[in-house]
Amino acid sequence: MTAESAAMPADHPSINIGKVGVLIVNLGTPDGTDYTSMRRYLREFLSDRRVIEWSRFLWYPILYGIVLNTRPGKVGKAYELIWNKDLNESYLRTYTRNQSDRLNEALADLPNVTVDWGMRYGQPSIASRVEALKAAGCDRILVFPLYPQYAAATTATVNDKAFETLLAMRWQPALRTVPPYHDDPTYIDALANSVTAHLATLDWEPEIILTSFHGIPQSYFKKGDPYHCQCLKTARLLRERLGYSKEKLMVTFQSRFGPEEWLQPYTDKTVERLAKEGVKRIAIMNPGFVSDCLETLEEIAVQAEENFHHNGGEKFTHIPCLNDSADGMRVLEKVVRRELMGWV
Ligand SMILES: C=CC1=C(C)c2cc3[nH]c(cc4nc(cc5[nH]c(cc1n2)c(C)c5CCC(=O)O)C(CCC(=O)O)=C4C)c(C)c3C=C
Ligand SMILES: [Fe+2]
Ligand SMILES: [Fe+2]
Repeated sequence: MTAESAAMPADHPSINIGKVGVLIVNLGTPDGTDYTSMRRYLREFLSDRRVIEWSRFLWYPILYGIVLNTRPGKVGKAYELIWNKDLNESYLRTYTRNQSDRLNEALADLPNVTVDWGMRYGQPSIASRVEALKAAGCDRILVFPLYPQYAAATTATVNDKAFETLLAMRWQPALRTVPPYHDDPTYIDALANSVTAHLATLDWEPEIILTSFHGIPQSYFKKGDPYHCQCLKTARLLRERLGYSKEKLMVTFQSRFGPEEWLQPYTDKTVERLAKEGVKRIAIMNPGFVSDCLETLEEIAVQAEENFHHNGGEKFTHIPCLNDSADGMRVLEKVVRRELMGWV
């Protein structure tokens, strides 16, 4: 009970204030690999105007007529390959929850601060977590979209959803959002350490390392999305930090969706080209993904490896994302402490 509530008349609405919430948010994940769970997840995801910017008039017939009939089965099978069977959930969910728990421990010196986690699509929803933090007495909430590089399709849609939740509240918490941290030295150091540590476990040296970022359509870039520039800057800083040449550490973009042209060079085409040109040993890392997920564990660690071997490559390795590693947690903690300044 707060000092204010102690002095309140009995019929006064209860007041619970004075805490600060940190809500880390990742993209989302289906509840299961079955058709119904996959369809529900993809329907929410692909109905988001920040993700598919086409007119609804054109997009909905395609979404409901084709995509939601064919894709749930196909993508469900891919999820099955990378499902965390111990916990019956995707690794993206496992890592995000672990990150939240570990961040809570790391911020134990700030007793007024509570860390929670949510997903933009699927569960736990952003709305449910913002409401829970508010109910727990958080009158200030820091929303942290877990994307080092800003894209409207990822960062902005998380922020939109958080602010949308406030629309229904009489007494709104103050909301802050975390800016991109694509050039933060702690992040670059963590990436560099992950490369060095991973390569030290191998008895071979890659000729080339690809930094593979999730793509976006070219048209989004032309409309002013800073994502492409931020990816290139992350890669440049990492290259400088490792002392590699442009030929040794390349940038590519993966996970194309739909018929439009996306950011290039494409990861799959590059892997194929390198193998055909006689490159025998490559490593791929995904600096834009805070946690391993379908796009890293299946598209890269399974499909890209197959593609490389099929075209004549010999040695392939996937460098894991920072996940809930000590270095990865140091990055999240550093960003959160900086953005909480003035509130704690
Ligand atoms: C036009 C469609 C898409 C855009 C734009 C897009 C941008 C984008 N996505 C991520 C991160 C992730 N995407 C993930 C899966 C995924 N992405 C799309 C489509 C677009 N993404 C789809 C349809 C899917 C689902 C899988 C599939 O059907 O192929 C994931 C993985 C989620 C998981 O549960 O593992 C992540 C993470 C970024 C960073 C980004 C733009 C910068
Ligand atoms: Fe995506
Ligand atoms: Fe640029």
